[in-house]
Amino acid sequence: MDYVIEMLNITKEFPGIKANDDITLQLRKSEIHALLGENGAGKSTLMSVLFGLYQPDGGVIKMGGKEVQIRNPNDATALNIGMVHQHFKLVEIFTVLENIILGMEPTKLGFLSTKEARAKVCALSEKYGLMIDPDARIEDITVGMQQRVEILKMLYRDNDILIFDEPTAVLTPQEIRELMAIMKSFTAEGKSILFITHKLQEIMEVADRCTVLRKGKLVGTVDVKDTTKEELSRMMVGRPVSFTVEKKDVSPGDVVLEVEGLTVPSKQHRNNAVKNVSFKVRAGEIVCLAGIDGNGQTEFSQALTGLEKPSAGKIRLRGCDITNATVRNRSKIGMSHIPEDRHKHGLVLDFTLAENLVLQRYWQPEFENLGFIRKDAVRAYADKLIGQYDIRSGQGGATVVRAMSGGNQQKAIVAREIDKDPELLVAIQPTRGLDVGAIEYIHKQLVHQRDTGKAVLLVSLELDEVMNMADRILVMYEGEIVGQFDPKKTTVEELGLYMAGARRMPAGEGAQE
Ligand SMILES: Nc1ncnc2c1ncn2[C@@H]1O[C@H](COP(=O)(O)OP(=O)(O)OP(=O)(O)O)[C@@H](O)[C@H]1O
Repeated sequence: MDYVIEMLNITKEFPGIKANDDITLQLRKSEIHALLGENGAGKSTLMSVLFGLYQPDGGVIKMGGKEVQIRNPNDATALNIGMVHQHFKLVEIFTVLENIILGMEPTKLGFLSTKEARAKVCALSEKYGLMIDPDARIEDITVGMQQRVEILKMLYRDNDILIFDEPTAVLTPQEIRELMAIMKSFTAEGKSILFITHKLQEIMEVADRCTVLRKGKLVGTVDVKDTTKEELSRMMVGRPVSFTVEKKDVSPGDVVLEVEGLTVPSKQHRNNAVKNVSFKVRAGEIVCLAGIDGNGQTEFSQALTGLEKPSAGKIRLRGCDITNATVRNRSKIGMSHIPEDRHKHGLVLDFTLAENLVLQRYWQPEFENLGFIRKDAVRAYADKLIGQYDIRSGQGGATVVRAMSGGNQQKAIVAREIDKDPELLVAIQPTRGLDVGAIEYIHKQLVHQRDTGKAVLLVSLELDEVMNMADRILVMYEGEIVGQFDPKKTTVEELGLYMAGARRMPAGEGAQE
């Protein structure tokens, strides 16, 4: 069998952890090869070795049967290997075109000459239906579009081995469908794809083969047509995983969160991003805010959690007006927040894991003595959460969070916010980037919160998650609540109509408890 690239017996160690331990992965021409594994299993590390970001401690890489050295991403580019990273590498204040040509700017007589580059970018965009505007600034375009810029960067460099590191984690369902079609059109043209994902459904839909890693080791490579979701998750986690959430009937108690007429201005345009939104969340229920990305959920969540100022309306937590309260005061009164952007709002990346786990409580007597932090208490507390939530990293609580895998960073935030024992848990996309085993655990934790009388507001783009978790669903469209549903009495199709704005509840009929 001819392979376009072979990674043979690759080993890569970081302090305290063998991230890749004797892994062999062979990529066939024109295949989509999925790479699956728990959070921290070593997928990103392996792909970073292939792209020249890390040097392996052992093993070889072969192309067309011959050993090659990939010392840096330039070597990778010269071998026509391209990568779309989990966290994009774009310059926000540059335009799309400037980002694409960055590092290989075409010049004539020493002057930048973008005419041909522009023509090539536009032709590629057109050919693959990417629909990008070369003159738009990165900071002004959606995450989905930013990803397309990353894809165009690879195409512009004529890459034919394409690495996608969790490309669908940040996309809407519609964008995911489009990306799958784009990936298929690439392989139809002879390109080969390595595709990291946690979503087994995506693997079943587009991948030809799948390699599974567990704790840095190779479990095996299977033909997707001969396997099932259940088998893949068992290979990955080492035990069967349940995809449905068991919950008792809901019995809501007192109102915990009350939002009244909340209006939040938009940063992008002159309209308000959130318009006169009112609803309540009671103790013992999970309310899901569903909607297509970009319909005001982000702005709403930021106003609710104190990251943005609303221009009108009130927010009450257990009857206490917190509309203008600081983030710390909201936390003290009983709000926990799992934020949408884990790097910007969830973690201090250069602090250790233990420090991040006490970010909301280091001033409490348990962790503080005469103005000094009680490091032993912080360590003991961190060890407890690390064990309980299975947060994996090289050096336990002493690991700098920046060096942790994306999924384990997410687990750290979830652990911190849930363990605070809040009255209200605001969870924005809490399972983004998590493996199926971790998702199962987090879902159980959210249900447990609800069963112990906490109010949970879950903002999610994943309809399966919404249908599984919610006791009540609110649909947000263009900054308004346009529908309220009992998940047992609705369907994904009906929700879709409201999410797309094709239907809405009569004006004046706000979301009720
Ligand atoms: N630069 C680094 N320094 C130290 N440790 C690292 C570094 N990069 C990764 N690691 C460790 O190596 C292990 C594998 O991480 P990696 O990011 O490859 O996992 P992953 O399978 O991609 O996980 P996820 O699904 O969560 O993204 C993790 O335990 C991580 O903490």
